Amino acid sequence: MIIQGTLVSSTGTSHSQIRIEGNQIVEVGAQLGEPDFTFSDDCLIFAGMGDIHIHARDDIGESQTYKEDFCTAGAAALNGGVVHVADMPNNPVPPITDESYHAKQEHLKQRNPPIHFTLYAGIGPGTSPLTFPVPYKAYMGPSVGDLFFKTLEQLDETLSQYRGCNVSFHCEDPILLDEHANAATHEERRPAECEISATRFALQMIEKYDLRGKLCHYSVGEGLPLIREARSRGLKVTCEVTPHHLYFDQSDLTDQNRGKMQMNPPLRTIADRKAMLAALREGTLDYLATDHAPHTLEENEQGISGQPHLDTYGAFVTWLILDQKFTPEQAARFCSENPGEFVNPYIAPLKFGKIEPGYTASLTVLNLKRPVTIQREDLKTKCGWSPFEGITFPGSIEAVFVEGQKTR
Ligand SMILES: O=C1C[C@@H](C(=O)O)NC(=O)N1
Repeated sequence: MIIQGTLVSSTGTSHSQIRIEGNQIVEVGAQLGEPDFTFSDDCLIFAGMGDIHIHARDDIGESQTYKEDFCTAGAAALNGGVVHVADMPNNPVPPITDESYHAKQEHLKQRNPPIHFTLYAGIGPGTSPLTFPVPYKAYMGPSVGDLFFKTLEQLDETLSQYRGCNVSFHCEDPILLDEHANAATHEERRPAECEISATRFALQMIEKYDLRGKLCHYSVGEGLPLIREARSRGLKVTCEVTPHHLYFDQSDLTDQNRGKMQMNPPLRTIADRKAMLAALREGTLDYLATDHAPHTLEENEQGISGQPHLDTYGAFVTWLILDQKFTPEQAARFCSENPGEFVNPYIAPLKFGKIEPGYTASLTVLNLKRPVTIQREDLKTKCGWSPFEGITFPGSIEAVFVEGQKTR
């Protein structure tokens, strides 16, 4: 199969052709032959985009599959132009041992979703590493689910087992969260200082135990200098940012939308939101990762935290490019290349992130001239709603190729 159009990588854009054999890219060049698919100049072809922070709500207990499951999350991902995802471990039956991880993996295989899922293993009080390489997730304080630490000392003790591992951190300090527990609003109960304090601690842990660290859903401007400073000292630390922390802030909150707009960490100030956009542009933030966290609307109204975002991933990227003036090359870095680099050590023979020979033939094609208004009936997530309903993004998904097959 030969595909022709404007190819985007983090280093540049070129009008070229891609030759695909089976599920692999075998050649990229100016004139390889008669194309099977040609995309117009309105379109940009990216290596398949990856969302490395999602909650598919599926485990062997199946007690939360009324919200989502591996297949509906996979369908929502494809709808949003996402060709691979990494699923978080805060399930009712959390994957924290070889046995429970294998059980979740087997359950995933039975479901057979339309795209590749990488599974995180959870770190909880007293757990120890699995006997095979996986990415890990540590919830520093309570969020959604039971997988969290009551004190940071307890986390330190547990992490001493995980020397050299790949650990992602949910940065909210449990003691400070406790101190604010009686404040009036969700944002005041989980203020910026919780995230900043937790960032300091996570960076200490990354240094102390030589971790490959990742800070999840980063949301506070004041924490960014800490991350830059740690990197300048050679610490291995990368950072995610969500669509909601880039698009919404506390000025968007009303009495009517508080349920839909509740997540952990919460929406921050306008200044924080602008700092996140700037940091994503200059590269302190490494991944656009949605924290796709489906709950029913009723559950959100009752005070549970999380927003669904997979269906709207690609359309949101066109907002970054066209309205926020990100370059397509920057988008290739944080939507395709860095997410690919994060999962590639765990998913051989698949290899995501670049349009180069030897990589998996998954592609996300965005149309920058065809706007889309987000409507409930177009969503594939089982929870059935989006915080972007009614919002028009300036571009949309033109096509998605998954492992050598055109899927839409
Ligand atoms: O950390 C998290 C977890 C997530 C969920 O619903 O699982 N929802 C959130 O808002 N933040």
